[in-house]
Amino acid sequence: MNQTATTLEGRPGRRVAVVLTNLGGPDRPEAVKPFLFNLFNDPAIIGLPGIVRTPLAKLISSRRETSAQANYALMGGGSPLLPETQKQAEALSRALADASPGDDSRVFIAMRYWHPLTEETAAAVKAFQPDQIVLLPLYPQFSTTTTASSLKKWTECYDGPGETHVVCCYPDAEGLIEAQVRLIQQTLDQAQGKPVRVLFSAHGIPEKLVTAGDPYQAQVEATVAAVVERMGLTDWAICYQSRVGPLKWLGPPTPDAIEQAAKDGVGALVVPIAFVSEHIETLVELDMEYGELAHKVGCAPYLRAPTVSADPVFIAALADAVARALETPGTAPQGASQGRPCAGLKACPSGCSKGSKAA
Ligand SMILES: C=CC1=C(C)c2cc3[nH]c(cc4nc(cc5[nH]c(cc1n2)c(C)c5CCC(=O)O)C(CCC(=O)O)=C4C)c(C)c3C=C
Ligand SMILES: [Fe+2]
Ligand SMILES: [Fe+2]
Repeated sequence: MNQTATTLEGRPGRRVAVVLTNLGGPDRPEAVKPFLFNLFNDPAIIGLPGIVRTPLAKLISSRRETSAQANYALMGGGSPLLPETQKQAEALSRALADASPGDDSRVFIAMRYWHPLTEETAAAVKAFQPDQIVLLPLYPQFSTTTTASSLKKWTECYDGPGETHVVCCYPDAEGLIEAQVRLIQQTLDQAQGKPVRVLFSAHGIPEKLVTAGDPYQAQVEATVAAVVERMGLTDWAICYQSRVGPLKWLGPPTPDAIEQAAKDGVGALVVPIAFVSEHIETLVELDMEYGELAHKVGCAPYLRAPTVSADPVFIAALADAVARALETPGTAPQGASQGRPCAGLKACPSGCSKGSKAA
């Protein structure tokens, strides 16, 4: 163990690597196609054997390149996901230093489909020589398509030292809910008393994954239930955005929910309930595409709550998840594949680990 200082509690300080996992996004127009290829070549996204999946991923990434580039051009040519994640990493780093000044904690970012890619981050973490590693997904709700995919990639890439702890998910973490409630309330105030339906919009996934045990939908519902209860909301609905491909996805689709609100004579306040930072799915899809749709169908006012981003209360919840994860036994170095995906959770919703085979 590479001991650092002694903590206030008198235990030896630890070298802690906290690895924030996220999806990643292209940083420039030329990066769009390879980013899309990496995404569609992931067996967690397209569950076909490599011999079929890889040529398919090449085809889909070529076909989607131009339209995706046009969407990224609306945000200046690239995704803001990395700068947003860096802000969260810096805020978390400060929160961890405040909470455990005797530890040498460092926050790393491992992206799944674009730089800094997991393999690059695994090398940086190995160079840090941690004695504790906490894998912390920036996805409050667990899905095989996101968290499990990132954890599997980490396990394949990391061959350094450190006892590994995994935070699988935090769908009803106190700080997440508190920050969401405050941001929704502030946005609601902009409606100036006009009737609005709160539409909780989550990124969709294919329905067959849920049938196979992916706990994502149940966890999205758990987050929404906690917010609804806290706010005492009466007019609200859950919907799913960003459908890709021919399979049946979770529904109803967010555009249908916006049209329904218009038919019912109410406006909409869209809450990106499964995203914790701003990126193409919030800034382009929710604000621009669905904003235009709302205008066309007469859904007014059309409002969108900001994501929790680096909100101090949310960051405190992440710091708390790290502390809890460190309190529970981890797995031996290079043994993340044996890790219990629910370690570090205050309350693991039932069924949470069902879909975590890869974690
Ligand atoms: C809760 C988070 C996410 C889930 C679940 C998820 C599943 C999922 N995504 C695709 C396909 C695409 N996703 C894209 C962008 C994207 N997806 C997420 C999050 C989740 N994805 C984020 C944060 C982003 C934004 C990254 C950015 O660059 O800003 C894209 C690329 C953009 C586009 O063309 O829409 C694709 C494609 C699938 C197929 C899937 C589940 C099977
Ligand atoms: Fe996605
Ligand atoms: Fe869990």
